[in-house]
Amino acid sequence: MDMEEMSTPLRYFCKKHNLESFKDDKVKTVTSTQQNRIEGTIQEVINAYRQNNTLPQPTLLREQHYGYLKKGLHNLSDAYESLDASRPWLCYWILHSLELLDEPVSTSVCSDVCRFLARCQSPTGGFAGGPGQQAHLAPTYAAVSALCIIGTQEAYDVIDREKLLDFLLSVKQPDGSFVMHVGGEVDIRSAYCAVSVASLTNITTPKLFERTPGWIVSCQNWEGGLGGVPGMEAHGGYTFCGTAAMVILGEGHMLNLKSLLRWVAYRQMRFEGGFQGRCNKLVDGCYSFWQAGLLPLLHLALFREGDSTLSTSSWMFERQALQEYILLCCQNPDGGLLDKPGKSRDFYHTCYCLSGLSIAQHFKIRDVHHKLILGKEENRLAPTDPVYNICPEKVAQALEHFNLFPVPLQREAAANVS
Ligand SMILES: CC(C)=CCC/C(C)=C/CC/C(C)=C/COP(=O)(O)OP(=O)(O)O
Ligand SMILES: [Zn+2]
Repeated sequence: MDMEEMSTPLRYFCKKHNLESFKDDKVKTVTSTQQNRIEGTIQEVINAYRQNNTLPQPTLLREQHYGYLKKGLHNLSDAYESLDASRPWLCYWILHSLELLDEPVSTSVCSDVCRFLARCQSPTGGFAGGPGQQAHLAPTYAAVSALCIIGTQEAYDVIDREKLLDFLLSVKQPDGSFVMHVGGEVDIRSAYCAVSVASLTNITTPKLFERTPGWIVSCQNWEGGLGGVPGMEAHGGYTFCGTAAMVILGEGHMLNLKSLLRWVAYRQMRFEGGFQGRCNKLVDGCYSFWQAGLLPLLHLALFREGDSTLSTSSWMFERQALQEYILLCCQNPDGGLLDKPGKSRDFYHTCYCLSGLSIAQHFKIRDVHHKLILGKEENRLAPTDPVYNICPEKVAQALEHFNLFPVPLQREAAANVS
């Protein structure tokens, strides 16, 4: 491996494993033998960096990511008629990636996104994956988050908060859990989506989250992490959702925080530096947020509990090793980020690799900011709020805005909630 190859590790992977360029976004089928070899190469590249300190520091390909995201945002506005069921998610993934990169979005594009999301709002409250579809908690979370990132009066005005509360009450279950949509399945993602949007828009009522903390606690299993429903295998995505919801509800202490900490600490891969989603599975860039993002949440929960023994001066994960994995192994040289070498770029992985990189760079505890930027200062991203995964100023602005206008509580009395 020479200096040229080291400066663009992904090109080196392609060459070594005879994979075509990552330029096109075609999904590649990688055999398990090839995958094993790729795993070996990840270790080879990272070890070369760790052992040879004359090599250039890894660089965040800012301009390339910006180009990829900008194209995505414009394609989105050209294709608003599409029936794709994840369009509010695309808005959120792209807008959040851009705010992390500190890239402004024009007023006209912001307005286009607001008008499009307004069309995804259901007449019965909440947002659907596309215009005319059924309201669902996941696109509701994505749409509300995207609108809070935009943060204009036009964006806030899109959200019909009274109807949103009706929708949340309609998916609430007697045991405290939530179904994803009317007639749909229960899982812990729905609890997080509901808690996140209700708290951001200030529509939380005493009954809305009654028994929810107890139900979330029942998803924590013997491993220490949380599963999608009680009794299921612990997984980073679900563990993030449950823990973030508990922190928002002020009930983080109800979880077994020490076993949770132990579980997540062991999910950081010893050689790759990135995280796996669950025991015995492969590293994946998106867990840079779902798993590493748990550490700031644990700090928040422990701090509230007054436990100063665990809440010391470190994030309790290897912040530098995670940055090495993201910058060396997850960047497409033509922009966008990915799961691992051998996979294609996409907006989901771009958003969560960048969010994880931001978490690894910024460590704020009790107003003290410990910054650790691998490589040049230009690699620095904006900090993200670990609970909402939106930049903190936008969270503060939304809370301030919606706190000025409380939604009447009598709507809850009218709804049939047990
Ligand atoms: C807010 C919100 C809706 C959050 C979503 C959270 C999230 C990422 C959940 C993941 C669910 C899951 C079991 C993935 C496993 O996929 P896999 O088997 O392909 O991956 P693995 O091998 O890495 O486990
Ligand atoms: Zn992933």
